[in-house]
Amino acid sequence: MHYPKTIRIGTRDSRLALWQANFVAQKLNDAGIPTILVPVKSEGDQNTKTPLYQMGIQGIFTRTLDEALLNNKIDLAVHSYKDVPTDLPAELVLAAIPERGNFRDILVSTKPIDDEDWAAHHKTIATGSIRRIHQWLRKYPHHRIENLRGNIDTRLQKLEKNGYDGILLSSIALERLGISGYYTRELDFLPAAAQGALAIVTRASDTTLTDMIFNYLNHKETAFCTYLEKLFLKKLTGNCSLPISCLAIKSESQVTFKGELFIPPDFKEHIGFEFTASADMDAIMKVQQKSEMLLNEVNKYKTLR
Ligand SMILES: NCc1[nH]cc(CCC(=O)O)c1CC(=O)O
Repeated sequence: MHYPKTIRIGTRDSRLALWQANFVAQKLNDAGIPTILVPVKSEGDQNTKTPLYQMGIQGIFTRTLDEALLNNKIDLAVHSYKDVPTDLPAELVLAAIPERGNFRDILVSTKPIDDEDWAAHHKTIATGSIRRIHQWLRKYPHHRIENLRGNIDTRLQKLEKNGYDGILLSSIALERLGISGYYTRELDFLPAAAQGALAIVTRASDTTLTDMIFNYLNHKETAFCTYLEKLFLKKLTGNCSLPISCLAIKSESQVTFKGELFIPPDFKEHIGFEFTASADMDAIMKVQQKSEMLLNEVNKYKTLR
């Protein structure tokens, strides 16, 4: 396949976003396709105080890049798939979902982590994610949670400066940035939909590029698993202001799916489901049916209170 010009890759300007954009650029360059990076600032990078789940708008990290695509300033955008809203503008498409990396959450501390100490004593943990807050409090109800925003480097600086006992991050972010020198513990939390995966967005009209990106970068299993996860999220409101977690894993013969949410308004109780399916279509139908049942359950709770 041939594309007539150098591909302009749009990215946010955080170190993690640049790593991800460079990863995609490298794959294309290796295939003999020339690229240039175009970094932009997103709204999500400009307001770094308000907890994300209170900002109330979707696509805070992706909208500036959507506009750059629509205005023909860039040819493709590289995002953390987790940050991409379940519905894209009609003129844009998900061209490829590359192979997923580590999807786990991780506890990061400046001090050695002693499980017994953490279980028995008061600790202060910082995170900006409502999903991580409630999963953490389920495990450690006596801990105190502080709000944490900013890119990964900023968050690590705040860990040291504010003297938190720990902060909660995405494992893959530390891995990609090669950050070491902290005490860490990988958590068995159910992750956010599409955590650890990238999404490459192009203009739907740019069919040559869209096909080329799909051929070079799409990973079939990741694309399917994250499709199920985003479908689950969409069925349950489609936004990240609720503590919703899920994970799909595909082997040669089957898909397993786990989904869960904490029930508003106090998020003390949680409900969810888990299933295994041997056919893709079956897995899609099960996510649809079971999410609808879950939504009915949540609404019952609402009317009881
Ligand atoms: N919401 C911020 C965000 N979006 C994507 C990542 C990291 C990459 C990923 O989890 O896929 C992060 C940081 C974090 O969750 O700590």
